[in-house]
Amino acid sequence: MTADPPLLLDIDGTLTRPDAWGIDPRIFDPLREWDAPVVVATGKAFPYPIALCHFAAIPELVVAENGGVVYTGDDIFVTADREAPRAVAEAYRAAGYSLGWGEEDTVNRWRETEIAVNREQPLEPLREIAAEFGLEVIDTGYAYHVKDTTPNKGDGVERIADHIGFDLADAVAVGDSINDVPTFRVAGRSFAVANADEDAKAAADELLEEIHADGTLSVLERVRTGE
Ligand SMILES: O=C(O)COP(=O)(O)O
Ligand SMILES: [Mg+2]
Repeated sequence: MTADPPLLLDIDGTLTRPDAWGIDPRIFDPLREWDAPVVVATGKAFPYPIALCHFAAIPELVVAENGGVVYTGDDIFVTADREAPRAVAEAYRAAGYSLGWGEEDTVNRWRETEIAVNREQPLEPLREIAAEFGLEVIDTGYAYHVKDTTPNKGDGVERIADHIGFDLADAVAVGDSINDVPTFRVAGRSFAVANADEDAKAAADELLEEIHADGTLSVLERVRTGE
């Protein structure tokens, strides 16, 4: 029997229900009982993973905004500038488009570095405008993210591992999309759920047969018993 490995977990597509939106409640107990650090690394704004950790009753070790915001449990790092993505959002709106989240836009309200755009909005003009500002657009399958090219989830988990003092070579990552590729690169062992996009599938060490949280739960079973 080996010790539990540190976990690097994505949210959307990875901790979610196979048949609907939202977190699969079966993940809460195994995560709370996990005997090693659990890092939540997401493209969502900072309050979302913090709330997830809070209500799961696990320490807040968080990479948010695809690496734009990192919380080691002691210090918060904001690793990219918010001005350029905001300027892209303004220019996109000025060109007659919308971010697609409604008037109050809780998706972007607390974002500190990137801007997220609803995938029902046109991608090409967004890419063009982002490029004019030197930014990239990544498609996670859940949103388009307008971001600085530098930060990524992998750098964020490295910062947390350094601070906590665990070895990423021992860590196990699970994810579903292109924004998880940098996490897969730094993790000792990486798994793509069966619903993963082509980038995540290509980057992962192993491809799971199960989708969403079913995949993650199967990984927890496997790595917990040291298989
Ligand atoms: O915010 C998104 O688009 C996807 O979020 P995730 O990184 O937790 O899957
Ligand atoms: Mg995801």
